[in-house]
Amino acid sequence: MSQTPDQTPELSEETARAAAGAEPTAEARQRHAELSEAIDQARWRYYVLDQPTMSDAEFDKTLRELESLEAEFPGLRTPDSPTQKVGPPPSSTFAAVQHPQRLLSLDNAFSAEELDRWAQRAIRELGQQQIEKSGFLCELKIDGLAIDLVYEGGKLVRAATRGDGRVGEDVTDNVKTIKPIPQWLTGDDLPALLEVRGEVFLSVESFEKLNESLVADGKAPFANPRNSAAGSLRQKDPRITASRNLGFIAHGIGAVEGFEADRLSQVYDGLARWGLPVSSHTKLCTTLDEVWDYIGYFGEHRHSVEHELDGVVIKLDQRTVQDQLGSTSRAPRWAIAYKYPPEEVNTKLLDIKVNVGRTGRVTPYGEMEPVVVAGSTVGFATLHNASEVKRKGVLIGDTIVLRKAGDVIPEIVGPVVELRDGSETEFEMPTHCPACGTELRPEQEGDADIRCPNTRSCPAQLRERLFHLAGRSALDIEMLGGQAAGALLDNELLTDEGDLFDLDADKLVQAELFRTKAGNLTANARKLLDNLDEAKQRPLDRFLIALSIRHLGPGVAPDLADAFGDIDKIAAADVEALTEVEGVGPTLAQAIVDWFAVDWHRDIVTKWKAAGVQMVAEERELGEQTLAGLTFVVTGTISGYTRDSAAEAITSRGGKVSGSVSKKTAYVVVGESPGSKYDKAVSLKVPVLDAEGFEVLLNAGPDAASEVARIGEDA
Ligand SMILES: NC(=O)c1ccc[n+]([C@@H]2O[C@H](COP(=O)([O-])OP(=O)(O)OC[C@H]3O[C@@H](n4cnc5c(N)ncnc54)[C@H](O)[C@@H]3O)[C@@H](O)[C@H]2O)c1
Ligand SMILES: [Zn+2]
Repeated sequence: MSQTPDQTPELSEETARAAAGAEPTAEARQRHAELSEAIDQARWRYYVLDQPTMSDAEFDKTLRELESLEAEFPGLRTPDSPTQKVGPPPSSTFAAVQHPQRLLSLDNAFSAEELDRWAQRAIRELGQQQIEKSGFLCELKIDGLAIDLVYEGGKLVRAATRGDGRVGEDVTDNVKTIKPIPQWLTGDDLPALLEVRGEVFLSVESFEKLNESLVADGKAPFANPRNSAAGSLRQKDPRITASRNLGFIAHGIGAVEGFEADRLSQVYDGLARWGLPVSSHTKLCTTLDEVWDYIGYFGEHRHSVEHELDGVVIKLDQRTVQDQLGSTSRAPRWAIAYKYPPEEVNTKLLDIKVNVGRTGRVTPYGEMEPVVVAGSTVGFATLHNASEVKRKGVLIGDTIVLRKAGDVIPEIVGPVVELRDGSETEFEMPTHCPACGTELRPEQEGDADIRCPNTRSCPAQLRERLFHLAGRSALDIEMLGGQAAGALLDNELLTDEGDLFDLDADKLVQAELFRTKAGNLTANARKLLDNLDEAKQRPLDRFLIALSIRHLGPGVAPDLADAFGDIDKIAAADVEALTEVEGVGPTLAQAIVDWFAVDWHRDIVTKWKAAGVQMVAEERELGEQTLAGLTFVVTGTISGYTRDSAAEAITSRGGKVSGSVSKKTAYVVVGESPGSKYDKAVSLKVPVLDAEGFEVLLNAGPDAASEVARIGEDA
């Protein structure tokens, strides 16, 4: 039942060769001492103080270097080397307890080759068949701290941290406050003794809340959810632990009496039966290909899991196989942790600067020493606003923890307070706009954001608006990029975007960017003028987006354009009329009204019109099937249509034409002079359409059916 760790370290071929001779050089000894010292230090800070100063990636790299040094010079691999240890001895804050059975760490695989090497070694030792019969139990590697629970006769009698693997810290009182950990197991087949191993963790959400309140109380925030879980558990006062919303998942057992199971997966079934939380994400795989699928899947869905995870643990499921493979002094040979690329790294916060956005919002952002995180190089991260900077507690010059979770934008998590040397300085939000010098202020009292109120001519805002206006979803002006916008502003060719369509060759040639050496327009400048000409023809919805009206985006612009038809009607509409359009709420409606209430905004529209811009709604492209499911009776003639052309307009849109009116299906199109079918329709209360109604219907697009229903209500 038990796996006894032996003391034989795994020897690679290289190591074996090295073992044959090589005395460690003085240089190697020196490096070994440095690395060992660094690792011991890091482990102390990480496991005992819960305040690491190294990132996990750095730590792993350092440990790797030490391992390969020892592979080259096995004489350096003494029993007290950090490579042979699981962690530091327990701190004096808690009573020391001996674990019934040793707790081990896990070996890591950082690449496909390393994982494959692990599997091949097991296959070599026990044979393909036996490994396949065992299967690979794939689990998520929960990013928390290891805990050892001892149940006697179903009662929780002791809980301890991992410590150095043999002796841990007694945290029973604290663990008793963790809700998901049962103090009593339930069931009629409870083992006399059960040592449960598992992970205590904090969800990302709880972690963020906790850090927020720590900073608010003037305390140092935790670097990541793992450290915050450890810090929350390892409290002198269990009441603090109780307040931290810690989670728990079991992922193994140690000593046990009165329970037998052939497979680890069956052990988990037992634990679950007795009321211990086990992971719902565990999967038994037969082949390495399946293991890879599992790794790939959770690599992508890493952030939809209830806890943080830093990899996948692959375990051989059959317990006899586990016993046969045994363990090294540090880790079992029957399991391996495949690590995902780190999403958290440490870097230096060089400066905090501010950016002035399209709506004048002034946003601080961190400028950092560029680092690779989650596969891309990151040098900047937004800090949102001044109170966010305070909340995170970062100072300029700090070493900070930078996090980039998948596709999510990079985020500064917090400072590594221990690494401060006193030279760090506090960020001060500027009082005046860095772009135009205007005094900054919140738009409304109590807003967290402050803005540059010089909306019209602040070059930073104007530049952002030009960017936005030239974008694909707005006017799609390809040649109006950052450089061109800069040149237009620097040469004062625009007071605001109202002058955009008045740009011509004479104006552009004044800017160096648009001028050849011979003093002619460059090809790009000519293209810009062509772009502008084309842009004049864009439909109203695209212009609505281009105006930078707050809350007005591509989602609602087409509906607004359709409902009003041209820009003047929108400018004249009040909140009530605007909110009648689907998707337009009171906030957007008010923003539209406010926008048109500003003189220079209205001037933009006037100037654009004078330059030949139309700003009318696009003719709807009618889908083939818009009238599908509807039946029509055509009677008389409708102005602009003959019976035949009206029937054709209906059938070409998927509608049916019928000879008789019936209450259920017929929708009637009438001419100027009511006839018998018209009377019948009226008596049956079937919708009746006149020439105008017919047009509306044909142009109703996908909403034809509801349009008819609406007319039907009137009839
Ligand atoms: N930043 C630092 O200064 C620093 C210092 C020390 C350690 N560390 C980090 O801590 C980790 C090393 O610590 P470690 O020795 O605990 O090794 P580990 O975290 O790589 O793996 C072993 C641990 O994984 C945990 N685990 C989570 N899910 C599991 C599952 N499903 N099955 C089995 N075990 C599971 C167990 O608690 C086990 O003890 C590395 O990520 C390292 O970077 C960082
Ligand atoms: Zn400004």
